[in-house]
Formats: sequence, C-alpha cells, structure tokens
Amino acid sequence: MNQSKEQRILNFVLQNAVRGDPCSVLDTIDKYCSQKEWAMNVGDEKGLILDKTVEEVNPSVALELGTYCGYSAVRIARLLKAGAYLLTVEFNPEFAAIAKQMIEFAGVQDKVKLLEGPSEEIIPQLKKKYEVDTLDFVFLDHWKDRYTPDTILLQECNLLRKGSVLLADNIIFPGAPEFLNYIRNNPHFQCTNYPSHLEYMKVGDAMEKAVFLG
Ligand SMILES: Cn1ncc2cc([C@H](O)c3cccc(CNC(=O)c4cc(-c5ccc(F)cc5)cc(O)c4O)c3)ccc21
Ligand SMILES: [Mg+2]
Repeated sequence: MNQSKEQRILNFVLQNAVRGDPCSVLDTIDKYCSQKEWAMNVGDEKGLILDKTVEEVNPSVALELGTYCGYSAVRIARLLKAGAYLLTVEFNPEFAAIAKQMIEFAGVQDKVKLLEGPSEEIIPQLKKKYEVDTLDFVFLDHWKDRYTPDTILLQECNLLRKGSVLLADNIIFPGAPEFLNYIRNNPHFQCTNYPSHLEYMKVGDAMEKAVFLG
C-alpha cells in the first residue's frame, strides 16, 4: 500500500528533525513542502502572522479548527505559557493519526489536546465535555465554507468573550468570501486583514483577524 503525502511528510520529520524541538519540526516540514511536495500547512510566511497574533493574545485556552499534519498546532503550542493549552479539531482519522505523532515528536503533547471529529459536533461539546469556559484564541483553517457557520456556532455556545480573537487562514486563496462578508459586516467583530502569500508559493493570500467585541 503506497504511502500518503502526509505519511511522507511525517517520515521526513522523524528522520530529519530534532525530537523535542518544535522549531526544528516546523523548519523540516517547511523544507519538505517547499522543496519536495507542496502541502496545505500554514507555512513559514503566514506562520509569522500566526506567531505574532498568538504572542499578542497570549491565550490560556486556544482552539484550532483543521489540524491536518499538526504544523500549526506545533506552531501555536510552542508559544503557549505554562498551564495554557490548545484544543485542535480534526475529522479525518488519517490526518489525526499523523498529527498526533507530529505533536508528540515535537514534544508539545502536554499542551495540545487533539479532538477527533467534525467541528460542528465538537464545538457544542467544548463546555461540558472538555471543560472549556471561553476561548481566548481561535485559528480557523478547516473547510473554508465552514468558517462562517462555526463562527456562529461558537457564539451560540457562548464560547467567545469580549476580546476573544479569531484568526482565519486562506482569505484570498482558496478564499473564504462568504466568511469575509459575514465577519466584516458584523458589528460584534473588529477585523484586520494581513496580506501574505499562499504557503510555499508566490500566489497572493491573506489572513483575517477578528476580535469579538461582546
Ligand atoms: C468540519 N471539520 N472539522 C474539522 C476539520 C478538519 C478538516 C481537515 O483538516 C481538512 C481537510 C481538507 C481541507 C481542509 C481545509 N484547508 C484547505 O482546503 C486549504 C487549501 C489550500 C489550497 C491552496 C491552493 C491549492 F491549489 C489547493 C489547496 C491551502 C490551505 O492553506 C488550506 O487550508 C481541512 C476538514 C474539515 C473539518
Ligand atoms: Mg490553510
């Protein structure tokens, strides 16, 4: 049975990165995906925007929608203060299995809880089953047509508080036009756009930050 691209990325990390060193894991994934096989990690350029936002928010509780191979989970978790944690949601079992190994190899497993299932099922469970009060930071990087319904669901489940920060990937490419329209015309959110490029490509992309105003 030939390997998946995601398995090849993981194997390259296991063989070339330094165990317990999140930065080396990130650099190794970026090296593989820019030189050998493109993959939809947020990447190094947009990763810097993610880093700056996480450092600015300094979240105690963070949520990620769309784990994929765990690149952004490692990226976020490496910046979290003692006692802070990231919940990351992945519905695809193959991706979840890869991400679990990636997160453990990077040594950030104590800060990351990987939740397997679709966001629309997991989000309503966060308060009771996962003992979440409110979310300080949410990174949206799953199916682009889910950004809006899940942002609405987060509000309905009272998971956002005044100052909660959402950061959405791929605003330009593949694009999330419906989300952009929803969030920029919503008086409960203060939005900022961060132009960048699609991971590992010269194609334009952007991230959108939306602060919940309560
Ligand atoms: C409901 N639910 N709950 C949890 C959950 C988790 C998932 C998966 O993690 C998953 C699987 C497939 C696709 C995505 C979204 N990501 C993308 O589609 C994307 C595309 C490109 C791109 C760019 C250029 C191309 F030419 C092709 C693809 C660049 C990017 O950065 C992306 O994030 C996410 C899905 C639904 C989920
Ligand atoms: Mg993305």
